[in-house]
Amino acid sequence: GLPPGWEVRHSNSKNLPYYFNSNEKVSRWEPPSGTDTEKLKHYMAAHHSATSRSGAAVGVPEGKIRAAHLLVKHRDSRRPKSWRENEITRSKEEAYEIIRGHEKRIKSGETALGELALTDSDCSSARKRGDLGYFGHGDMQKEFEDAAFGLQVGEMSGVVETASGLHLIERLE
Ligand SMILES: N=C(N)NCCC[C@H](NC(=O)[C@@H]1CCC/C1=C\[C@H](COP(=O)(O)O)NC(=O)[C@@H](N)Cc1ccccc1)C(N)=O
Repeated sequence: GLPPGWEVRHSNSKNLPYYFNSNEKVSRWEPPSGTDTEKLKHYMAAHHSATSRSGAAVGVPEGKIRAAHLLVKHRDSRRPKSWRENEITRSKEEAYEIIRGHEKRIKSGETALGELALTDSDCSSARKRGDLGYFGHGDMQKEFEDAAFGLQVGEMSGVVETASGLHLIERLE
């Protein structure tokens, strides 16, 4: 158990338990000293199922996946601009040639999607190697969602077209 005044709470944003002392108004990630970790383990097992129903390790929010993408926009994109280019004028055909080139380089093992995203993705997630974080059904455009949820972890999609442009998607979790 925990020392008097302490309780375990759950952080939804991090999907992790934390320790809160209501008297001293203190919260912390580590168990307070004097915690009987043996008993605590049983408590955690009972209250914070270490695996969600999907059997994934704790940390993957229920029903969500995490993916990275590389986006090549074109002049008919719904927002034909990006951090890379103030006005994107390439045609959809040109964008297709570009993204097919990226796909070949990734499939050959010459580079990784995240590396290419850093320099070449027209999405603001480029700075995070294309990592979009966790998302669930209804968050992304339908074509993107269908492709991403259809991937195994570690797998990369073919070229996926949405109103934003042309994407390569890699499922991370
Ligand atoms: N995690 C979420 N729920 N964020 C909201 C996503 C909205 C969603 N977006 C899309 O479906 C496409 C596919 C992936 C990126 C994306 C589009 C655009 C680029 O296209 P554009 O909108 O200029 O046409 N990038 C974004 O949205 C970025 N905020 C994604 C992002 C960036 C940094 C960190 C995390 C996520 C939609 N329903 O429109």
